[in-house]
Amino acid sequence: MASADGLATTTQDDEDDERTKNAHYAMATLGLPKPLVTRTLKKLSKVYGNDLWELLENGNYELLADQVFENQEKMQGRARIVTSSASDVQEEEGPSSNVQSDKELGHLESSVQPPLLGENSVKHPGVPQTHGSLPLAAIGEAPPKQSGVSAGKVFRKLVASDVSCPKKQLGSSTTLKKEKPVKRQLESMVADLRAQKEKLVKTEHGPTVMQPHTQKEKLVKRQVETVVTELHATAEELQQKQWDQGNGQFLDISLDLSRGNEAYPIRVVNESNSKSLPPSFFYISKSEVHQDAHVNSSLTRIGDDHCCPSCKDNCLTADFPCACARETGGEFAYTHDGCLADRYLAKVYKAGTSYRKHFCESGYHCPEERHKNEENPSKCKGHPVRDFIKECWIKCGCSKFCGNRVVQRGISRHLEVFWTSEGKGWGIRTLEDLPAGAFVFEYVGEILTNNEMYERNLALQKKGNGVHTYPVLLDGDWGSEANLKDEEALCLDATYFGNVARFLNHRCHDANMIDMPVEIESPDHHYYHVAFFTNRVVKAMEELTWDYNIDFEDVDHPIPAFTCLCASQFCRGRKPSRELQCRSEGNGTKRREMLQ
Ligand SMILES: C[S@@+](CC[C@H](N)C(=O)[O-])C[C@H]1O[C@@H](n2cnc3c(N)ncnc32)[C@H](O)[C@@H]1O
Repeated sequence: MASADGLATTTQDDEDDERTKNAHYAMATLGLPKPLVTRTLKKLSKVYGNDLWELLENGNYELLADQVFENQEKMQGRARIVTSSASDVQEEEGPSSNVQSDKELGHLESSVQPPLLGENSVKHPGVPQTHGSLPLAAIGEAPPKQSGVSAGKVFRKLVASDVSCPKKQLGSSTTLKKEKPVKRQLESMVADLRAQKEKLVKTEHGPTVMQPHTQKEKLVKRQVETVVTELHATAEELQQKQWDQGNGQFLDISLDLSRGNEAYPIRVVNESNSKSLPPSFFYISKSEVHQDAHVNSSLTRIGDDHCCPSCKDNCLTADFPCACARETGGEFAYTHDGCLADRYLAKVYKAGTSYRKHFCESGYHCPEERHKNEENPSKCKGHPVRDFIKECWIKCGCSKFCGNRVVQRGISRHLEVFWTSEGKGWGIRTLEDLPAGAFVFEYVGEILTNNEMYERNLALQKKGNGVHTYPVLLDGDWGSEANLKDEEALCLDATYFGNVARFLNHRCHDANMIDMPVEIESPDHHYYHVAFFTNRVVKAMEELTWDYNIDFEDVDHPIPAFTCLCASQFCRGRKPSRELQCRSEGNGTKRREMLQ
């Protein structure tokens, strides 16, 4: 059968026709024009006659590629014979060349590496570990990079093995079996690539596969580019497919801790220890009730005095402050550029760690004390009296972009979770300069009753596996009600379900973040949002920190405080007292309990 390109004179049967197609395919992957390939094949067939196919196929079409390149150069009037090496190619093309290096291939490997579930979760000394048994869990560790493999080596290997049958060996998306699970498809692609690289290293020390010269290096370069482009496209396609199937587990968490839950991806980086991975947890962007907590946000509870139905667009630009500003003394808490107003910053800063405290009448009435010892509760240790911000909400007439809706719009800053060099475990840093008063994130977690939290802590302590919780008390308004029922005395725990805020580290006194209680849909203040704002300008790459207000000398607390590594000149907890280190029982109260 004659081929469509007129090579019928040199190919007499179906086998030759198939061979012609293969040759065209191999050259097409190098971006070589079909007419030129046809012409070159004709010329070669005149020279080599019946031996042509054997020569071409045994040499992975190198001969053909050489000739086509040569013809191409001749046609362009700049034929030349060069005998440079792979590195020369890069030199020749300059540093901006888009030659795919081994490093890039390494990156590709890690970017398509599927997350390993469970087994790779690593424990960090001195950091609460709560997640070993969680199902969603662990974040995949990037595979170890193969050292000592230069770009040139990769090129040579690929030419040696791939040109002859590119589609098959490149793991192209079109050749991947549809019924194979997505994760396995990617795994086998990565395995293919690794095998190719390993073979390359061996080849490098064996007989020379090809003579290095510029045309070949160009050929290899294009080949590598094709591989990388195909793999990228396939990885994206597969990730999208997996996502569409509703299984977010597959997303590479190191590229986005939030798994698409936030407006911007939150990268996880570890510059000092490649083996450490963030602890596993379910990423949620809104707090959820665990079980017993009573969060009343029913529409009927929101009276007219708690919303602004007649407002339009932006309440901050209205002639008079609406009902939603009443809670903040008739003035909105936010500025026109979405930051916390100076007066709040000043107030919170001045209060520092010493808020005016409300003391429950007796131990029994203190939600924190009564479940510790129902028979004989200890005296209330006091709860801070906090000012609340009230945002516009569902029953307000303003738009979603009203200036009095800041926290409810979620994270709008570029953030990164990173491994701290001081030994504090993972921390959060901003990737952009932040002005003073900028809203960064809220503390999101499970909403638990204090009793549930106590039971959870107790159960974990009994297990004795060093697992700790991440609770924050919602006691900012405990002073206004004499007898809080258990289901109304709440806290947030980000141990199993949480957002990026669970990586916020402590800094004594001069931390750059402050927390504000924000009321969005629950006017009774049993539940509220704990929103974090910067208290000064924070430069890009600075770690975000919060003064947990830990009493490092609290000898009554059941769990000793960590040795503080905040490096602040005002550090209160550099050395925990011996008593604290040795004690294993007792009780105590802190405004915020980031338990250690
Ligand atoms: C809410 S977590 C913060 C995220 C944590 N670094 C991690 O890797 O998951 C609180 C824990 O971080 C560690 N930590 C936070 N601030 C610290 C500090 N200033 N010095 C030492 N450890 C700190 C303590 O282990 C503490 O129990």
